[in-house]
Amino acid sequence: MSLDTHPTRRPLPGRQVFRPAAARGPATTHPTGTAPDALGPSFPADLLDVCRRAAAIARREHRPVLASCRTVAPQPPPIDLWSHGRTRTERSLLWQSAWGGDFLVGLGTAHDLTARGDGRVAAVRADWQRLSTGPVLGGPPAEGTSGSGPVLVGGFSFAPARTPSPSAWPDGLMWVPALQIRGTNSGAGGADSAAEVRLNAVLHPGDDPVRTARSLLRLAARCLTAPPAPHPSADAAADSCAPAVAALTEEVPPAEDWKHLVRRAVRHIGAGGFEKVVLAREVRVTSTAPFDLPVALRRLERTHPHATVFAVGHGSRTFLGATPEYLVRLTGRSVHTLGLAGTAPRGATPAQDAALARELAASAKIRHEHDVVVRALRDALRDACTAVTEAPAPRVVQLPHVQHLSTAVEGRLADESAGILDLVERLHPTPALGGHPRAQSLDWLADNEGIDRGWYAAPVGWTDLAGQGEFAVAIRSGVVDSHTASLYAGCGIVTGSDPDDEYAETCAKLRPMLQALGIG
Ligand SMILES: C=C(O[C@H]1C=CC=C(C(=O)O)[C@@H]1O)C(=O)O
Repeated sequence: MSLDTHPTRRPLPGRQVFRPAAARGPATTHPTGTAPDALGPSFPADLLDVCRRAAAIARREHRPVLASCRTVAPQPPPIDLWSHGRTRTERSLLWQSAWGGDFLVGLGTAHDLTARGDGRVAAVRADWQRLSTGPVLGGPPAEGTSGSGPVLVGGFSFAPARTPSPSAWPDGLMWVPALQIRGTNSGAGGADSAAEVRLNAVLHPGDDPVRTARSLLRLAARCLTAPPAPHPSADAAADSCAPAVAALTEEVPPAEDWKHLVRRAVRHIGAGGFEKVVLAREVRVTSTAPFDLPVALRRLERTHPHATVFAVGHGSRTFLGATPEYLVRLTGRSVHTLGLAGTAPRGATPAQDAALARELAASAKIRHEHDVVVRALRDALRDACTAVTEAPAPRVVQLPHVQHLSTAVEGRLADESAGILDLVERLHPTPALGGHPRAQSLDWLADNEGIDRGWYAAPVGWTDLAGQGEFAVAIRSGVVDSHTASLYAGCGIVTGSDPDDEYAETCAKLRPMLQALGIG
């Protein structure tokens, strides 16, 4: 057994006052609109040129054309950037990747790709293939390839809605952010770090490129000009894990009912219905004050430095979390997936902690729960990849409240024309979130679980023009809407699962989000 943590994200910079413009001067009026100076003097003209070229192609070829203009500018920490921008746009994404410290902030939308039903990933993939063909790019060229052009961001629901409702999270929603900022959390301390800034648009036949460029510059001015200095208590609030709000919580289903469901799942396994199912529950929280999302995200970032911290703002609601699990990452042709399943609590002392880790690695029941996932990943990759390999034995990964068994499974994508969305379609949901066999366990969940998972336990991430990207499994997460929040956690049920233990495990998995929201 090896004891390990997740790959290390580079150290995070401290809190800083937002000063987006390199020149630190007031916004300047350009022929095409008002642009923050930080984007550089030639940016408005470059943007207009890109939009004009795209509009000409759209007219000539009678198709929508993706246009993207790039620059590099100093930017504040991603959570500050997202927090400021999200209140000025209908749609936003914050993505702080667990790998290498890269971040992505997407604000506003240039184009939505939506899809419903079982074929939702395939439908979005086909639309992205069409849209990302023949883009018009401008500004100084980027170094490297992964994510260096305009990206498509968003996610999918765990399962297609049985009865579509306007309040449900969409089955599939990915979009090209109108304003896209990518960079690395460099640990540069007080200084803003340079990030790639892109303004993206999709021009249709007949669109006026001047209007498009102007409205993009207005968006950049709204989102990149300095917000009021953060309240001095913001840092202290993020540092403290003390409960900050009074809140009422409701368990869905109630605790005893959920434990009863665990018993039923175990009986169903005994009767040969399936081998494993991952049963989730929801905790609804109503607070006396609106939840402070920037503080919640800073807490998650500090308490979970090795997780992917994400937030998707959609209208008045935000889906956020800090997930230790990724579904798939594609870099060049290298495919990385992760089997994360099997859980033990953390110990109160180092000795107890180590004993729990040893028990976790030695438990036949947990090993079975874990191996089902690794087997499914391996089988799914074998159909799409060459050189499929997996770690010889699971590692124990330690998080603040729980420890997990973790096995990386990797391969080389065989089909040159395939991209990460092909892999998302193949892999989701793994038995770490659904069950095994897939169809039987998902049917049982749809009939019995009794909650709408929305985007919990589902793929959330991004892809670029080359089809590379990252998709996390959105666990340790919840949806916040002003004073209310719905938080989710689940656990794998196999032969021998004990309802009280499983319930306690979900409580531990809910703690990061509860603490982030200041509930305890
Ligand atoms: C379904 C969740 O966790 C999954 C990931 C790691 C370990 C798990 C487990 O041991 O049951 C679950 O498969 C969740 O956190 O809501």
